[in-house]
Amino acid sequence: MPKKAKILIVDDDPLNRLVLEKTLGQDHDVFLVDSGEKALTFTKSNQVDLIILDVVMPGIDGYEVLVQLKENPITQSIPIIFISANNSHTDEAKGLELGAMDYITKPFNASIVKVRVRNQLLIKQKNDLLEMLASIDGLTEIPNRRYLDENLSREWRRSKRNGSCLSVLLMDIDHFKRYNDCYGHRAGDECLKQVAQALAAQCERSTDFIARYGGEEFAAVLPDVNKQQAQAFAQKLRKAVHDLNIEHKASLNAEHITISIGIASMENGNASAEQALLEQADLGLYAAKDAGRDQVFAVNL
Ligand SMILES: Nc1nc2c(ncn2[C@@H]2O[C@H](COP(=O)(O)OP(=O)(O)OP(=O)(O)O)[C@@H](O)[C@H]2O)c(=O)[nH]1
Repeated sequence: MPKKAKILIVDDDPLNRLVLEKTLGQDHDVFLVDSGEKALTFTKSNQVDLIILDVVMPGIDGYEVLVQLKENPITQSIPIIFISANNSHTDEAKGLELGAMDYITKPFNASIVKVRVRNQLLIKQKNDLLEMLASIDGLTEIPNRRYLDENLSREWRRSKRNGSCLSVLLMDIDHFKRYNDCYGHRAGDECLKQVAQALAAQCERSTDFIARYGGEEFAAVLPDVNKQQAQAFAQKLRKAVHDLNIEHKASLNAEHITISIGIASMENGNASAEQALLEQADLGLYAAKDAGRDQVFAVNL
């Protein structure tokens, strides 16, 4: 059964809330709040797919709620439908200009509300799919560089704010040029795919991720992980690639595919920018290559 969409209804009038709940509750999971303040609090800790928002309410009005939701990267892409007794063209234009996806006037017709909600949910589904496709590397099917840049930046800011640890790993397949030269570019592609999948499969926490950094390089972002824990995780990644046991008879350091890994860990906010973490991890990677490859090297920040 497809998952039900989560819809938040924000209206200070209890009767309107009741009618909207009856109208939408059969097909969707409906949540009700009676003020703009409660809507902002609710969306901080709950993921919702669509918001139906009254305009005129005591406290902060619907327009202001919308502005605040659009300012927050976590809530900015939630579609919002205004529902209001203000039925002038000026009000409708203002709501749409602020970024609402639709504007319904009260008194409303239940069937029309249902259809308009369904339309917005379909658009949201398509947008989410496009967003997901734009973040996935076509060859290896793991997150791409774009995803890495966006999410590393967010995690760096979060760790800096909370004073928590953040570790970044950069890894590179050893003597991969020789692999391509020996087995051909198509076999090289297949090898990249297998290595990427094996690396990604080691991420057990939902906050960790591994992305293709470019060519035969990968990056891991590990929030709340210190240097020691990052070293243990890197050894696990190295072993996962060993265990694939992909023959590499042209390698100069082993008879199968291996990876080298550089680690940089931010502890107590001691990295000036997310870029610094990547640069330090890159230095670690060079050191691991220099030390003979198939190694892990952690750099002190
Ligand atoms: N098949 C395939 N090869 C790629 C892809 N992207 C990059 N490469 C190859 O990866 C190789 C990287 O070579 P180098 O940077 O010299 O590194 P290396 O041979 O792995 O040597 P070390 O890193 O020093 O161990 C090049 O031959 C690239 O053509 C890809 O998508 N598919």
